[in-house]
Amino acid sequence: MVRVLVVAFGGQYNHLIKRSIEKLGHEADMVLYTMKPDVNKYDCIVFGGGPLTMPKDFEKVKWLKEYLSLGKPVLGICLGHQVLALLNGGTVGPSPKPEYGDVTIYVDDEDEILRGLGPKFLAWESHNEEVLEEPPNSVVIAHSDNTRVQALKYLNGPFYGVQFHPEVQHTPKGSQVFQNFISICKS
Ligand SMILES: NC(=O)CC[C@H](N)C(=O)O
Repeated sequence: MVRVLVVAFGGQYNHLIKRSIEKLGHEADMVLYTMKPDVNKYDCIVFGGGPLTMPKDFEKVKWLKEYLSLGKPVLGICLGHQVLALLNGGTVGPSPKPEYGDVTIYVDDEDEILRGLGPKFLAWESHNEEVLEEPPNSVVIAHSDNTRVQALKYLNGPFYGVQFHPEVQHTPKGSQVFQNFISICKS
C-alpha cells in the first residue's frame, strides 16, 4: 500500500484527490499547506488546486521547495502544477484563454503519468492562470487548444504536473492518472 500526502491549497476538489487515491486501495492524508506537514511517513506527495494566484502568492508556498530534494514522487494538479513549475524555475501568469469546463487534452508523449490516456481524452478544467514557460528541466507531454502546457514531466526528479483536474468525475479517465502515479510511487 502506498501512503500519499495530499497538500491542500483550499481548492474545492482537494478532498476528491484523497478519495481517488483511497478508491484505488491506498492511503491518503490531506493537510493544508499552511500547516507545513511532515512528509517523512509518506511515499509520495500531491499538490492540489486552490484559489491562490500565481505568481502573486508564490512567497506563501515557496517553502514547498524543501519537499523536492527528498526524491519522493510529486504530482501537481492545477494550482499545484503551477506551484511545481515555479519551484523549478518556470513562468506562470494569466492564461491568454482561461478554461472552465470540459476540454479535450491531446497527449504529446504518453509518458508514465499519462499512460493509457492517449491520443486524446476529455478533462475538466478550472483555471485563470497557467504555466507560460515550462521549467528548463521539464518536457510538455500534453496540450489543449487553449493551453500549451497541460501536462509536464520533469527530468530532475519523479515530478509531474497536470493543469486539468483528474480527481473529478467530469474527467472520465482521471483515475488512470492516479493509478499511474501510484505505480510511480511504488517503483
Ligand atoms: N483550480 C485551481 O487550482 C485554480 C488555480 C489558479 N488559481 C488558477 O486560476 O489558475
